[in-house]
Amino acid sequence: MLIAPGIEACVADISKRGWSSFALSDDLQRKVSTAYEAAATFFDLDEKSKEACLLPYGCGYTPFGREHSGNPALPDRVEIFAASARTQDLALDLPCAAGCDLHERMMEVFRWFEMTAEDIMRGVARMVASDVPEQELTGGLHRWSQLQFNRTILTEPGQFINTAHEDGHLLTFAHANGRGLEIVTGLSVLEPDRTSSAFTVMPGAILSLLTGGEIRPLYHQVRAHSRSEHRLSLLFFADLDPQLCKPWKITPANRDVDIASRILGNAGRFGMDGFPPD
Ligand SMILES: O=C(O)CCC(=O)C(=O)O
Ligand SMILES: [Fe+2]
Repeated sequence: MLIAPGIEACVADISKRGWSSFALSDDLQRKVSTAYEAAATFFDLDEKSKEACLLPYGCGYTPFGREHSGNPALPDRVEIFAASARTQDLALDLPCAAGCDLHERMMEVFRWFEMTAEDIMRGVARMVASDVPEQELTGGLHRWSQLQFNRTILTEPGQFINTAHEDGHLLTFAHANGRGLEIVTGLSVLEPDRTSSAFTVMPGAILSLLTGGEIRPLYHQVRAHSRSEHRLSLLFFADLDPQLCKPWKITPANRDVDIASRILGNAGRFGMDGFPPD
């Protein structure tokens, strides 16, 4: 199986320092910018119009106050709009044109994020074991991944938008229109370089469990930098079909863990609805 340029370096990076970054092609960057414009238009609507754009499985609009990074008393200071393959048709019937348009723009980049995540997943699988049945993984992220815009609720610079957490997924791709994301490793906190043409690649608990703990879940947090301008971020949360979650390498870290049920229960840990089993 051919590996896209950059994937191998990304896998090596994840293995060595725990995270990586990945460049967007010019064409993708244009599509991502269009999705950002659609998101800005949507989030500027009045609350009633936005709340008419709810979709199942935590997709569509989620107002501030629901999602949290671990403590329900400290909700993430964001409002959210999420898109997925499962809600693509349902989104056509959303009662507000800006919501329909936003879901559609997001799905235009979804497939590329999905294929890139699949390539990275295969690369990691190959790194930890020589006998992973890679063909079985093909398409395994499609119905279990989602693309999400977060827009900040304005707050004082330095305040947490998201407190420290790991996402509990297989991989997260994080892109944003401004500073804020911080990686937390041990006692140190660092800001990954941020450009409009690259996103940060962050492994989560599912990748860690599949690799027998060889890859560690990456803790991260987000802090406000402006009290007057909303920060928008675009997150691709990749998960694998629970039926395909057989560990690539068995160690004490995963020997007694039911990985499939972790995937099914993950959204609930953050106060959200997730995808039901197929
Ligand atoms: O906004 C970001 O850059 C990251 C947000 C995040 O960590 C999350 O939604 O899980
Ligand atoms: Fe996160």
